[in-house]
Amino acid sequence: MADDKQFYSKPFIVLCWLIAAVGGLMFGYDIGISGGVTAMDDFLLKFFPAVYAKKRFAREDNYCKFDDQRVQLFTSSLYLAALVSSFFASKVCTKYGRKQTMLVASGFYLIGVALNAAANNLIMLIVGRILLGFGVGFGNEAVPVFLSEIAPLNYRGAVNILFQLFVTIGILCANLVNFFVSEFHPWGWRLALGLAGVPAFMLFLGSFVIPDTPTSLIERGQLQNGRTILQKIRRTEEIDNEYNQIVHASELAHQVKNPFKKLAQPSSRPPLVIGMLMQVFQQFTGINAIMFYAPVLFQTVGFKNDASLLSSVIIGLVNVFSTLVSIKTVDKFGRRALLLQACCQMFITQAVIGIILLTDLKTTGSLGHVEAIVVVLLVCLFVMSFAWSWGPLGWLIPSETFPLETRTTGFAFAVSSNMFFTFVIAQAFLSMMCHMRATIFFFFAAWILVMGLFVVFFLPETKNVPIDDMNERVWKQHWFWKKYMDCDHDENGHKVPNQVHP
Ligand SMILES: OC[C@H]1O[C@](O)(CO)[C@@H](O)[C@@H]1O
Repeated sequence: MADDKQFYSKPFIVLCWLIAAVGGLMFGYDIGISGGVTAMDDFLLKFFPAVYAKKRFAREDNYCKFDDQRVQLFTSSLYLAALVSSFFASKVCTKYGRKQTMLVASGFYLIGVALNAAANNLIMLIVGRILLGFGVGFGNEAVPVFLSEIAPLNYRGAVNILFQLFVTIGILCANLVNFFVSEFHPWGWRLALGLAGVPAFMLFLGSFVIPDTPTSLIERGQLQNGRTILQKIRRTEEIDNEYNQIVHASELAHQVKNPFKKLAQPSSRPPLVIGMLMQVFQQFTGINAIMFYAPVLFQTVGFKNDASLLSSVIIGLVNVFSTLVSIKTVDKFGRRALLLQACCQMFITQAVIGIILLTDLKTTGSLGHVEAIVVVLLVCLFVMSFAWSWGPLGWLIPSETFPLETRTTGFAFAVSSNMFFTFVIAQAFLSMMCHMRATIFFFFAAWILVMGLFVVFFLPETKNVPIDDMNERVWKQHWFWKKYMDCDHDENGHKVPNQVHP
């Protein structure tokens, strides 16, 4: 029996998961903070005086109060930056490892936060936000892959979902901060933006403490080191099976010189299409219309400033606790069951919110007390179902379906799809609400129907399937995806086995 001291202790292993998941906290905080900050008068007065004036005097049109492209640019510039940087991040992640990629992310975060908190003009504000976006691009690429690779096989799903759990905690912290600092005039918004420095610094320090994943070490030729870390994190010397699997996967990965080419081959289509669509659909649930603009949304339907911030804190709490449900259930009920149940709940809630706003706001111009409470309750029910389904599984499924040779590059496509559509919704939502009015909720409901059908017909169950067996056990058995397997070709059009693409 080996000396126990040579292994990492259990608390240290859990600490490593949590340190990595702080990347999610940063992302969530950035998501949650912008809606509250753009609802603060001091902030609007300093950077967007015209919008401030519109907000004060244009009471007659509830839907269009905050429709201003520049305010939306503040929120959405981060996502464009993240979109572009995730491809650079995938290269860094393969070449220098997951740990170094997280360190780079924390560096971007720290500089971005400093610029934002000290901003004296719009340029500083937007440049800071773009740097935060680079941080998100690097962090969101490295963290889910790190968690999936470092987690023991039997609770990989739960460990991976720590990322999304921390996203939701970040959003909640941001909502709480917004609620309290809105009283501090005129610099409350600086505090709100500056407090993002806390998780950024935690990630920075943590990046020195955690080991890299055995997969990444082995892939980068550090076989002995990879083996030792594997023994330490599994707390046993009997790791030969897993070690050999990783070495085999890494040999296959080395045969692939150009992961983009490999991704263009038919056999990569199932994970690529599914990985990207999971993220696209996640955004088309309308979740970020709620998350970014919850305070604005509640003001729009007639809540006072404090009440609307408080309602978003409640939504934040629902989001966190419902994500815990998915950690408990994802490996028991499976991915499909969670996604389909949520589609039903989300469809009904979006549609009913649309009906209430359509009928009530049209006749009275603002919501009655009871209707307003019902809307908040419906929003909570909507967020609840999102949080145990499309939220975490949007990250989990892409992280478990790509083979090692295309993992970081394929995952970058998934991350950037998320960022692109987060950007689109952030940029377009206020204008859409202004033009489509309450019908926007029917727009999202229609998408939810489409994604439900997609799950029924095209999403195979991946619960309890080892990553390296996806091709055999999932794709080759699926009525639709099987036709893409075993028909890869080289540059001369000759058929090649689907693993090898020099
Ligand atoms: O919890 C909600 C949040 O989760 C995400 O979907 C990321 O998975 C964000 O886009 C959203 O704001």
